[in-house]
Amino acid sequence: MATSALACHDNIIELVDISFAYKDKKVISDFSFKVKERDFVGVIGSNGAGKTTLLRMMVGLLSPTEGEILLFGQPIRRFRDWDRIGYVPQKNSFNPLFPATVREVVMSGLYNNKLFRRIGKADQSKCNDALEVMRIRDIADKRIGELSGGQQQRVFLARALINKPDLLILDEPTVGIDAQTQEDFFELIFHMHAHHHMTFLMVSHDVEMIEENLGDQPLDRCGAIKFYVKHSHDQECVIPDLQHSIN
Ligand SMILES: Nc1ncnc2c1ncn2[C@@H]1O[C@H](COP(=O)(O)OP(=O)(O)OP(=O)(O)O)[C@@H](O)[C@H]1O
Repeated sequence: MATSALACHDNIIELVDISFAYKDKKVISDFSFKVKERDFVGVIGSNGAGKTTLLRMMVGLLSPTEGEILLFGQPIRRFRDWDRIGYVPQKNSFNPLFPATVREVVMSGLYNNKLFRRIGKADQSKCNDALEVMRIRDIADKRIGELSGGQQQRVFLARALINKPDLLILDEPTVGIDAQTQEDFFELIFHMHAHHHMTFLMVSHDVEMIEENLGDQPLDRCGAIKFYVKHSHDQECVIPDLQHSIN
């Protein structure tokens, strides 16, 4: 588990002089930023500031009009190791007729990009762990399409967490989720950041929560978007499961 200080300063995301425009509408102008291993980056900004656009570029769904993006040191167009990155977009919703159950959707996080994978006992246990953390174990056998928006969002978060990706990118992850589950979720991810070598980038409108956890001064700005960053070196906790942090 020991990670050298040097290794934990490896760049996970590098934005190099990037700009982005939707047709004539320029949204991001000549912006450079680095996310290092074991950073927690909180992204705050008013509606329409360009936060989602930035995230979509970071996961390869949009290409910058100018500049370059590197993931884990590789130019994004050559990057193939998508299992290392979890991304929960802002608004997910399933077609009500989609036939998979909650458990199946969460489990599918384990075989991203793989057509077939044998499901073993360890996988079941990881799944139960993720379901428990997001408080959806009692609805594990329901069809995803028949759940409320808030319940579906918890399923997406459980799906992203099951794999314990090196980098988790979250776009307003707790919209529509009740206060208790929100609190547990933030406690969980800040714990994972402090003790489990994970790197986070999270868009939120909850300035108070961001400042309380990441400090009250942004490290950088891109137009109206502010970036709050906290780095973690703590290596004490080696318990591998997800649940212990909220108990
Ligand atoms: N597909 C699109 N085509 C044209 N303009 C777009 C498109 N998507 C977003 N925009 C515009 O780009 C700007 C940035 O949008 P973006 O969704 O990135 O903002 P945001 O900071 O995530 O906002 P919010 O807090 O409301 O989610 C907005 O003015 C938006 O209207």
